[in-house]
Amino acid sequence: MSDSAIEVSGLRKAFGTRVVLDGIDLQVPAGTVFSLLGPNGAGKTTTVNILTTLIQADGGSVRVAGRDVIRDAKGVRAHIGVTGQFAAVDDLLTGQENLQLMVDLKRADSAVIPGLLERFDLTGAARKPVATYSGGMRRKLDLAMTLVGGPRIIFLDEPTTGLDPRSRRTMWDIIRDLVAGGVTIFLTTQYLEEADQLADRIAVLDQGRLVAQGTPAQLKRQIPGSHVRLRFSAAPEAEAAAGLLPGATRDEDGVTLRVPGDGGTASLRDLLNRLDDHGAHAEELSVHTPDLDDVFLALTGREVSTR
Ligand SMILES: Nc1ncnc2c1ncn2[C@@H]1O[C@H](COP(=O)(O)OP(=O)(O)OP(=O)(O)O)[C@@H](O)[C@H]1O
Repeated sequence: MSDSAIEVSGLRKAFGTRVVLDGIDLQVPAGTVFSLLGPNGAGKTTTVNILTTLIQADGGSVRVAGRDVIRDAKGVRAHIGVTGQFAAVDDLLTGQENLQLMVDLKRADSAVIPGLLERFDLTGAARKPVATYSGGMRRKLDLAMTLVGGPRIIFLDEPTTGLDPRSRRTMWDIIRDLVAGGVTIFLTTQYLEEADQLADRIAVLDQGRLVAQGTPAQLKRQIPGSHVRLRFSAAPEAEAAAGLLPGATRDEDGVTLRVPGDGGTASLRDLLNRLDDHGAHAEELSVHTPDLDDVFLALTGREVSTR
């Protein structure tokens, strides 16, 4: 496999007259987590469906695991795992039987089952019907089933939607473990915190186009709201420093300055040099960046959905 686990260029898809993807380019390096964010209906699931060979694009090229999704759909399928928004487990079967079904389907070795049950903390519930499982247990079983056959690229479409915070954190730990083992994760989520926690890179999809791409930190720096806070020992020092720093405003306490900036190292160095040049010394410095909710709102003009 090349260094890119997923390479997409000029991807287009319309349903009738509705253009859902209008020229998408993205690259996911192997062994990283890529998160696709977007408002409801932005086209996230459509993208996942194309990348996982479930539906065909109208234009553009998509390579997954070094293979073209149209010319070698079978080859792509052999290298990927997919966990959808709705757990694909069979309620009437036990956890163990569900896993066995997947082992048979993928012609894998049943010997992997105990290890998977153990890893997902499902050993105790293995012989109980899935109908008795909690939402978190079902998701874990679903992901365990996805891992049968050892896929190197895993698509997780909103894997923690509807889970309680504890189960969500368990899922995050499992995802981090997978990545530590070299697996590539393509994640769609409606939880910005989830993308912030897990993703190496994030892309924001809106009205068929990617409106931003970058690391979580880069995205946060792109929008207004980033600032540096400087605390001085006394009000006169703060006032003197405010005169040196364009746009600086003083907090009510009189000793803290808020200086707008992009939060990057270059502007920070510039700020510190200015203070140094005038012999001004701050007692404390902190960099504040907006969170991903702010980014999402600024880029798409919409609040994050909370279905
Ligand atoms: N098979 C289809 N036929 C017609 N329209 C479709 C079809 N599948 C999706 N769409 C439309 O394409 C748009 C994108 O849908 P998609 O499910 O990809 O969005 P999404 O970003 O995954 O949204 P959500 O967060 O709600 O799952 C929506 O307007 C949807 O109604």
